[in-house]
Amino acid sequence: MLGFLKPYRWHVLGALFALTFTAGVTLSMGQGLRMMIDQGFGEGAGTGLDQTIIIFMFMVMLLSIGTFARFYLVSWIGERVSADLRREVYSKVIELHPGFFETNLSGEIQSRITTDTTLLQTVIGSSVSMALRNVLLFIGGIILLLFTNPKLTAIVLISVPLVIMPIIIFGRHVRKLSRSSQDKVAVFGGFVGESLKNIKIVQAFNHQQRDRETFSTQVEAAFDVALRRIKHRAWLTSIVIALVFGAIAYMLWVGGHDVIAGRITAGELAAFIFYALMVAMSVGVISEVYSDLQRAAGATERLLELMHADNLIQAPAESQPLPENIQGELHFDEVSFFYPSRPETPAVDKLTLHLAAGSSMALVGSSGAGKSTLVDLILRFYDVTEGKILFDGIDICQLDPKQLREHIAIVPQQPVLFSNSVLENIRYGRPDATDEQVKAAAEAAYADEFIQKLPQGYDSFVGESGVRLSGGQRQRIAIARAVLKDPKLLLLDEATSALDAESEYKVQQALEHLMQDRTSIVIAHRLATVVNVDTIAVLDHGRLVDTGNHQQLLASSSLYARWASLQFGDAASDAVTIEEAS
Ligand SMILES: Nc1ncnc2c1ncn2[C@@H]1O[C@H](COP(=O)(O)OP(=O)(O)OP(=O)(O)O)[C@@H](O)[C@H]1O
Repeated sequence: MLGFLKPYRWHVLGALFALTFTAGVTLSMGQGLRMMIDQGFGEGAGTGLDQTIIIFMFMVMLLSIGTFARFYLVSWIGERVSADLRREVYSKVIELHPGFFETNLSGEIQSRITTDTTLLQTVIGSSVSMALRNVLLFIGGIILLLFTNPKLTAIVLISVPLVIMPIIIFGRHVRKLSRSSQDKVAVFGGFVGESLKNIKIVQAFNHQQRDRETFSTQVEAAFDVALRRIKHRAWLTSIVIALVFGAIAYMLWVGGHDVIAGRITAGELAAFIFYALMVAMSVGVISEVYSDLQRAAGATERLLELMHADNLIQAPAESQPLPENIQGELHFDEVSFFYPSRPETPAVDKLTLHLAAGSSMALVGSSGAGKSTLVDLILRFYDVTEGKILFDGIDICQLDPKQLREHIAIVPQQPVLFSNSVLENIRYGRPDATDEQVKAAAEAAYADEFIQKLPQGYDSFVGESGVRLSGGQRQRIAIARAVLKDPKLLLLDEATSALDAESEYKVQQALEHLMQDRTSIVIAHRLATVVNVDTIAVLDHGRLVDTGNHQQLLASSSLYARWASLQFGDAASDAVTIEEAS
């Protein structure tokens, strides 16, 4: 984590100075105490006491100023570093290949970014400074003890290793348990996220009780691990306290006899006890903080794991620039693809397809045929296992994915809206677009009319994932977003959910408008689409079975004919009749 402190080296130096300064003042207070007892009380006159109290008050003032600086600087560093860390982890995670999130739950990652960084914040912002301060007090205390009374110091020095040993032994366990406890918290964090996001399904299936039970098991598992950690820590603290105060009692006994025998003054014994207590307390604090530091080490490991996760989709070292004037031609050359979790079955199998610039193609095929996979491959969410996908003649693996995606827009089956206004949701397609451009896009997507009727028009808030809009409205916003992006290549996954006739008509019109003059691939679920595109590609088990237009395929492909009649029912044969008649 030191790398994160580097930019703030002046703050760190300032904090270290304040820390050393306050530790020094605290240590010198023991001498003040000795003066006060031996001179202030010993002489019997008030002047000695007055002077020592004035000096004492001056030291208290220095201590309070130093403490202000120390607390401020150290907390500042803690907050700053955790903010930087959060930013860094998020910006790393958001670039990771989508496959990563199939094995790592998003809720779990969320928890790492929030709870683990908060833990680090408290550790950097207080525990580290407490540890450093107490290490200084410990070392300074021992030195001053030696000065005050070497014989008694021997007792302290013998007890120190006795105290440090359990700290190290228990600390190791605490670290392991802490990591496991944070892991468990992350697991139920992920579960809460998933069930709240899908609250309607949870309630519709009356799943609350079951979810409650699952959640309860996860929470209890986290509690069990936390309990084991607490037990270790409780043992640690009580052993340390017993050892420390045992040693002090022994010292008081030996020192008390020395005072009675007149070998040392009462002030010396008081100063000695003051330092001994300081040493003891510093060991106590270090032992507490040590397990905090161990917990932080666990959190750091988890965060570093995220930061070092391999991004499987990367720009090549020397990515090829796309030409200025992109046409939008797409070619699949013997493409095969296996999902990493299913290495035996190809999701796409030796597929060769060509889409001329500006043409449109519908992908049809039964469920699981590989249509969505093909769309993901074009967007480079996954890299092909074999073969090549060429965009304007360039292998997309040779391109920076950002550059490639700049020319592609996608309208997914379930439109994705973010909790923001309608305006900003459309502007997602091109963040630098003006309000007028956004409105023009909404008009082209036949969305302007309904948006105007919303309570705050374009500024209306759509709710989380757009819950305040209907399915058809969400789709038109997603289309407007793609219109605004004005891509060379359009990827469309038509919605399967039935819209009412009017919405369906409007969405269809918006789509046709959007597809004009650009290369488009549509995962088709509607007859109107397959009839309107230039080519239809029939897929089955990841293979290309046939291509052609609607009538050609009805005649040539039994699979297509069966699929069309299942999908469109009578409408398909009607369409054929209409077209045959014409
Ligand atoms: N992330 C994944 N990991 C492993 N296998 C996957 C993954 N996504 C899809 N598959 C598998 O790949 C095959 C193709 O899936 P794909 O989603 O591309 O089909 P599809 O034609 O789009 O189907 P649908 O019309 O039902 O959406 C299926 O057998 C599916 O189970």
